[in-house]
Amino acid sequence: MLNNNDICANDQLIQAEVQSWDYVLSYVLPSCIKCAIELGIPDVLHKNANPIMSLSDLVANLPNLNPSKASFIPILMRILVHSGLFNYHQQQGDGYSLTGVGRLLLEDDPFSKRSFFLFAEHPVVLNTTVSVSNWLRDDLPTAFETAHGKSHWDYCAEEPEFSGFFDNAMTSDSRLISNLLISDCCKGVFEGLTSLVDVGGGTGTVAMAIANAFPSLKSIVLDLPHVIGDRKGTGNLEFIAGSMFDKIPHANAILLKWILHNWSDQDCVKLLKKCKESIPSKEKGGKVIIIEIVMEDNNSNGSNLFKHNT
Ligand SMILES: C[S@@+](CC[C@H](N)C(=O)[O-])C[C@H]1O[C@@H](n2cnc3c(N)ncnc32)[C@H](O)[C@@H]1O
Ligand SMILES: COc1ccc(-c2oc3cc(O)cc(O)c3c(=O)c2O)cc1
Repeated sequence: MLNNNDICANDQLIQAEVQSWDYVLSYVLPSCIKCAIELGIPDVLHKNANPIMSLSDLVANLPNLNPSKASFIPILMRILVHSGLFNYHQQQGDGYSLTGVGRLLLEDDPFSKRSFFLFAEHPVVLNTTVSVSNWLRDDLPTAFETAHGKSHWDYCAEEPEFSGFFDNAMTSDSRLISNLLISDCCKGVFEGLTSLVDVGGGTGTVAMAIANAFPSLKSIVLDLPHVIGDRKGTGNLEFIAGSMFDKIPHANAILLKWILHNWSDQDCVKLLKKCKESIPSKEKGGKVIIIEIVMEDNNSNGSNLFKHNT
């Protein structure tokens, strides 16, 4: 007969067993999201005349689904419904619709996260994440170098396909943040400035939004040559190819969005010193604007672990 201690131990074991299956199978959801995006499921649901689309209509409208695989779509949909990306409408005879978060997988949604999902599931990124234990055993500076033999930035310079995935992911977030930066809540940060360099500004989404919102402010994007490519500025927007560790153009202000977290503390100090050399003193209006992921202090409950700070 089981005593109370056995029952407690059993409960703990069952809980641990359930939790461990969650971990083992946690790779399934991102793969299913990638699969749904690549099959065009969110866009097909969105373009349907009726917000609820039947399973048969969905299957019939997927542009590149092999008909021999149609019977697997309900399984895929079941996982994605369970995860909150799609709604399931049983009364309407197996119908599906997009949820709020499902809309973020659409190609044309202004706040789309689609390219971030595709980047995060790119084989080059997956190979990096599975190399972390090797990286901890070798003497290379990043897991990316352990997996691919060169730095992320050198790899991007040589592999335009992967670089495109990376730049698109960054651009998708920049669209969201740009709207916020020029809104009433943040625009005061830029008022009175006559020039700004978006250091590591990627394809220029943020700098372009700032240039449009503040016509008397000159907005400069500094990024590596393979990112700048043959981009040409217009009016108060300029693109400059170069390394931020070599030279940062002079301006009133510098923007660093999602730059510092990519570098070691020593590199960040080097970069921040370069920034200081390129702007006037604080008293004369010089500023460095940092948009970055910050971690709560250890005393918090962790519910807000990652958040944007401007
Ligand atoms: C994480 S991304 C952020 C891009 C952009 N600021 C954003 O938030 O969307 C980092 C950017 O830094 C650029 N970068 C990396 N090394 C650089 C260097 N030495 N000089 C200038 N830009 C660099 C990358 O090409 C990339 O565009
Ligand atoms: C807000 O959360 C994030 C922002 C940016 C990044 C990120 O992720 C990667 C992933 C890679 O495999 C290579 C990279 O170089 C990067 C970044 O540079 C980067 O900023 C992650 C989370």
